[in-house]
Amino acid sequence: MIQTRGLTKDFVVSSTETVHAVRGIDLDIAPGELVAVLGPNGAGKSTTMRMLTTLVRPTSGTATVAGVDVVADPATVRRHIGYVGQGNGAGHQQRAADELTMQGQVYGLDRISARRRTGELLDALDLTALARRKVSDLSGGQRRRLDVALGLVHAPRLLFLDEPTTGLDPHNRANLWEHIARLRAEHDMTIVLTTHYLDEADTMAERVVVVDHGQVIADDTADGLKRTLAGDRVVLTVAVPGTAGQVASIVGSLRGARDVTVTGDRVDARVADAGAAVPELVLAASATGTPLLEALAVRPTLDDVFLALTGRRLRDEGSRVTDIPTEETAA
Ligand SMILES: Nc1ncnc2c1ncn2[C@@H]1O[C@H](COP(=O)(O)OP(=O)(O)OP(=O)(O)O)[C@@H](O)[C@H]1O
Repeated sequence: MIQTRGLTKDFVVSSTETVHAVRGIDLDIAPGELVAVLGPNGAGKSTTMRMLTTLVRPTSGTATVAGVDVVADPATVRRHIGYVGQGNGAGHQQRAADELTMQGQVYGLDRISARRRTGELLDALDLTALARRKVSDLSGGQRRRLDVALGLVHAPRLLFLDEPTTGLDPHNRANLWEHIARLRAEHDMTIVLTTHYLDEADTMAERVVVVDHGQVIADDTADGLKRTLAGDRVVLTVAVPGTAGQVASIVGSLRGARDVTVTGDRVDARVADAGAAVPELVLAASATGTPLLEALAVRPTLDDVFLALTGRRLRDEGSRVTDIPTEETAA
């Protein structure tokens, strides 16, 4: 559905400054996939999406979308895709239904078909009761749903969503996701989205493409990324002060354990399977007279994956990134 080779975009800002926003991205996305593009501010996510949606012309490299070259035939590409950008596309004084009908006509539907499509989309995105409302009177979540509806007017096979849920509260985020998931299941759409929300990429996307400094630095399922790049950890607190060194040796003898560190009464280590390691360590520590006060199995997050890849935390990069609680299980 999407194929890029060496896709590159340089923005010449001044005679002395060129921003290398996207540096040679190779990407293959199959029909029906739901792919999240994740990365810090300025990584090149939006620029990549804007090239794929024909809004920005690549400096070099190639991209085909739905089998069509984005540079050679942008008009045909646009007929196949829906694009929901970061900003709010809808006109403020228009009524929600009129905005959708107008958009349908822009895409070549006659008035009757455009009205029918408007009805379907209002229904699909739970906006029917708000059809006569002015766009400026809609709440943030309702406007974002209208944005998605606008992107779907011409029944595209491929939908691009640039930060669809940014700025929405958790309830509205969940609600928008429900709608997107249903639309996708019903119409077998391919969806590519950018997001700052690590938990969203983790739970919603089947595939996560991590972008940093204009390049793809990892591309796998969320679980695959965690397994290969971050891995489980155990965090143990000793019950008897001064016994952390002994506990560290017990942890060190566990098969697959590495990066064992001691900080005060705490021992932290990477292990193959934290869920299995915790009870084993609790028993071993107590059998050797160095019982544990607490033993935590810590599953990695996508933030840990990003840290492993770049040495930087993704969640520190911008205020829009949510604080993701680590999945921890106390023993
Ligand atoms: N029109 C432009 N002119 C000059 N520089 C640009 C332009 N558009 C983007 N850039 C620069 O290109 C780089 C990549 O920007 P881009 O918007 O693609 O990043 P992003 O990953 O989408 O970031 P964010 O998560 O903040 O939206 C940034 O350094 C940005 O400042």
